[in-house]
Amino acid sequence: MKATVYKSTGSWYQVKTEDGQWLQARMKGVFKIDEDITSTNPIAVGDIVTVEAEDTAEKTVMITGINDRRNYINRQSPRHKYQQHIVAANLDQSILIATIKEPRTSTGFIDRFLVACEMYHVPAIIVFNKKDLYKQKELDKFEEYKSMYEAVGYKVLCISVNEQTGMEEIDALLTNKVSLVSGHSGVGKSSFVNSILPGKNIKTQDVSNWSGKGMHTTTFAEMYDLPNGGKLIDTPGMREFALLGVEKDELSHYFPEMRSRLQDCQFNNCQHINEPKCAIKKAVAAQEIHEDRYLSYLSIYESIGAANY
Ligand SMILES: Nc1nc2c(ncn2[C@@H]2O[C@H](COP(=O)(O)OP(=O)(O)OP(=O)(O)O)[C@@H](O)[C@H]2O)c(=O)[nH]1
Ligand SMILES: [Zn+2]
Repeated sequence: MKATVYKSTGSWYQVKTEDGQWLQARMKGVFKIDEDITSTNPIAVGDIVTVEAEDTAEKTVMITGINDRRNYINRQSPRHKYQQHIVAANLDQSILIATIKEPRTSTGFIDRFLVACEMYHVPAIIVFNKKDLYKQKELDKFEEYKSMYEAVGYKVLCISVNEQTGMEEIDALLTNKVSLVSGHSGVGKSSFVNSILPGKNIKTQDVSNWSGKGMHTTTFAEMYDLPNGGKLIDTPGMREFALLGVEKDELSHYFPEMRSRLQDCQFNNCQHINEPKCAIKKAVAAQEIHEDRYLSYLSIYESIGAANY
């Protein structure tokens, strides 16, 4: 029987079968999901698994297999520096909640998020919240960000969770899609998720008893069914995606506006920093590539391989 993982506490999984049954699942043995990564969690929210009945009265099942993932998002394990933690799998899109005021999200933060989405092959949407606080200056800033990111190919929206403006467009975007929501502290991510899932009532089971002693369930991502047929994955405590494994010389591939120009650089191993006849630097000078995006490129480039990376 196939089932989708809605919640993982590390030892127990909440799954929903194809015919709509909620079950508690355990894992049998150890799966090796990917040869090239060490993962703290072999199964993540969004995974499609095969389950076999274990205890019918208790509605518990064993996970005996896992489908190949379309994509997945990682973060560095909070406990082990060199291990990764799969946050969620099989996503249609990833939504970043950002703000221009109280607090202001830096373009550096947004660009790191976008690079991660490119790496993971997940389409990205940037949603600026707290529109009710924006005066002309902030509205102008929003327009500037919107044109900068739309030119690169990302969707950009402006909403106010407090005043419920712009929410119809969000609803339309979420319909029949699996969407991951993230954002740094204070942007209103919890308010956003709660407004879409009032009281999170849609969740059908309380799994707080399942978790092992001392396990903080709130650090695990959780998926919710939306009334419109979509699924929302909330990522409590996750601020930033890991850019694990990215090499300096491949970074420009994760900036779409650079990717499309790479073949025009004189050197095919051009890093777009000091090299002569660099198509990227030329495009920045001609304002065809936004300078902020190039500065983010340089900043991420520098951070790769650095001690605190
Ligand atoms: N003015 C205004 N304030 C908002 C809006 N949405 C959320 N806030 C406020 O912003 C603050 C942070 O909201 P949260 O939903 O807790 O933000 P969060 O991103 O989940 O933050 P953490 O819980 O720290 O991760 C709260 O005081 C909210 O009331 C909005 O649309 N407009
Ligand atoms: Zn170049």
